[in-house]
Amino acid sequence: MSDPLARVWLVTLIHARGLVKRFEGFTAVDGIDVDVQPGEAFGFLGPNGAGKSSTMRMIGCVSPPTGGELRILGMDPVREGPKIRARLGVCPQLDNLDLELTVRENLTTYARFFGIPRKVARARADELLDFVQLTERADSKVEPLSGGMKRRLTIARALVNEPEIVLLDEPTTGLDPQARHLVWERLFRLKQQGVTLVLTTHYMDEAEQLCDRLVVMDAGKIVAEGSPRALIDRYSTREVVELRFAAESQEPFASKLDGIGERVEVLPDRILLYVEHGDEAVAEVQGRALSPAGVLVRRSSLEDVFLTLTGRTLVD
Ligand SMILES: Nc1ncnc2c1ncn2[C@@H]1O[C@H](COP(=O)(O)OP(=O)(O)OP(=O)(O)O)[C@@H](O)[C@H]1O
Repeated sequence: MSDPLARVWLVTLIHARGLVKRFEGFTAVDGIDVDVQPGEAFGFLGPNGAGKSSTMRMIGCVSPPTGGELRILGMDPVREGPKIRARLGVCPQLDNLDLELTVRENLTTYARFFGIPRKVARARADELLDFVQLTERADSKVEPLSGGMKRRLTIARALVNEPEIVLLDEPTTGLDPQARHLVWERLFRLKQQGVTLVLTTHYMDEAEQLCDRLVVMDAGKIVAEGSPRALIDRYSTREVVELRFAAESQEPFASKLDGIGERVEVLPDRILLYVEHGDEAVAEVQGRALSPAGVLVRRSSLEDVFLTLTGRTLVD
């Protein structure tokens, strides 16, 4: 190969340096660096408007970068978009299934775009329907399916071309807890099969469940990067005590908690105490004759990481 860096890019499936996306003067993605390795489940975690979808659309070769460098599977998404797309699976934020077609036809028709022969497409569709547990609905139309079923069908469709990388934009937004768990379980299986997953989410539990490594995004920038565990260890304490006081404002109680734990965070409806040992902290609170209406001791999560880094919660 003539390009000396091509070998590095072939190992690194997605390589971005100083990647920028601007819309008429507004910078949605503001110079981010990302490397995704084969077999990883990699996440972009951030609130609405952080720039996650804009980044995904650049990786999916449907939106050209405004600046910086981007290589997907060692190729340039602007010049080699079709070649890259043939090796990607894309599950967009909103299901865009064909309502005119049956569940199975949604897969077989999509397979034709990739030039997959009819017989192979049919066999693959049946395999994928089995994988996403929709075999019984194969001949039904799409419209009566539940939200979770539609999402699973969209995931199956993204797998029709046996992609090396699957891009999932907010894979479980809008689903109920049971449907979310089923999607997570299927994605976990894909990961076990060695498929590289790249997903966006504003759910910290989704990021913790699925991602080996993630970047935390806020206002177009990456504010932290690492495994969920490493991020929590670095930016938060072992435990968090949540206190709810029966009052219009939590603020007056915060000063009475001075010195307990490493940090106090006041939210509109509760106070968070960042501590190593929750039970000891609760005893200290009680020792100060404070009687909160609600007390919860829990482990730190990525939500706490986000709060520490930005002063805001992930989901308002
Ligand atoms: N085509 C566009 N034209 C103008 N502004 C845009 C366009 N697409 C996105 N934006 C803006 O860019 C910012 C980032 O949007 P983006 O959709 O990437 O965020 P996100 O993190 O994916 O959030 P969400 O979860 O809401 O999709 C937002 O302020 C959005 O309004």
